[in-house]
Amino acid sequence: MYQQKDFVLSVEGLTVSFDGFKAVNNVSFYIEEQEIRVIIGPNGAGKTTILDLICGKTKSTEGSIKFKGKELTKLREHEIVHAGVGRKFQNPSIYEDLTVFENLELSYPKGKKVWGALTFTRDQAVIDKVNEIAEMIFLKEMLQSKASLLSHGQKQWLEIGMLLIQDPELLMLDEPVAGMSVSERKQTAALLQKITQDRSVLVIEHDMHFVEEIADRVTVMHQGQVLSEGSMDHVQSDPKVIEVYLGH
Ligand SMILES: Nc1ncnc2c1ncn2[C@@H]1O[C@H](COP(=O)(O)OP(=O)(O)OP(=O)(O)O)[C@@H](O)[C@H]1O
Repeated sequence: MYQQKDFVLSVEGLTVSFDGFKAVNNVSFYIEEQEIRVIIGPNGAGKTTILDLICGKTKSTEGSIKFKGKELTKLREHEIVHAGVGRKFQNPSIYEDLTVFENLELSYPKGKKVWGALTFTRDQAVIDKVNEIAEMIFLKEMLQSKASLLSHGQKQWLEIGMLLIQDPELLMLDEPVAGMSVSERKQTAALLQKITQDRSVLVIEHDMHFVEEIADRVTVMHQGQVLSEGSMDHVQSDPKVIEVYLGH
């Protein structure tokens, strides 16, 4: 049986109604440490709404979202970020006129800065962290370049880096490889494998090759509900999933 303490995220009976329409309807799923979970499903299945509910952008009608045992449904967005949940939206929200270094530096968590006589130590800690993250997101050589000069894929990585520098334990990404080249997709898969060495990732994705490459487990949504869940092989051979994807 599932034991709550084993899970980074436990979503149970989650429901949200918009004027009586249940966009998410009694959804439960559980994410483990170091897991890459991918949510797939047709348009309008409720995938984005689930991420909105977890990050507090949308308030649930019913159900529970526990992150490391802490109930999130009553918290505000910034409190959820502070608890350790980072979310990347589809469109990058980087500062185009600033350099890669400055974008990462700006995202360094303010609460962790040490003021006063320790300014030098603080600055060095920030610089070290920015370098470490830049290396991870393949932008070490671009640190002094304006973000506007980056490719679409590099901008996506920079935004992932801006989340990573805040050290979230759960990172949520909405279609991270949309618009990326084949080689950028490969690098993104490697990046996700690397970052889940000490955190969990929840991804919404339509690109099935990418899903196959990265997913530990897949949750298939349909009309606000979980249709199927398990390994990619399991859900791909599930007759319910085949029916929904291949039509009638
Ligand atoms: N704030 C809202 N008010 C009313 N309806 C909403 C709201 N947010 C989402 N919906 C509806 O809920 C349903 C689920 O939307 P959602 O964006 O979660 O689907 P999705 O699976 O992410 O789809 P896509 O793959 O197209 O992004 C849709 O019918 C959408 O119109």
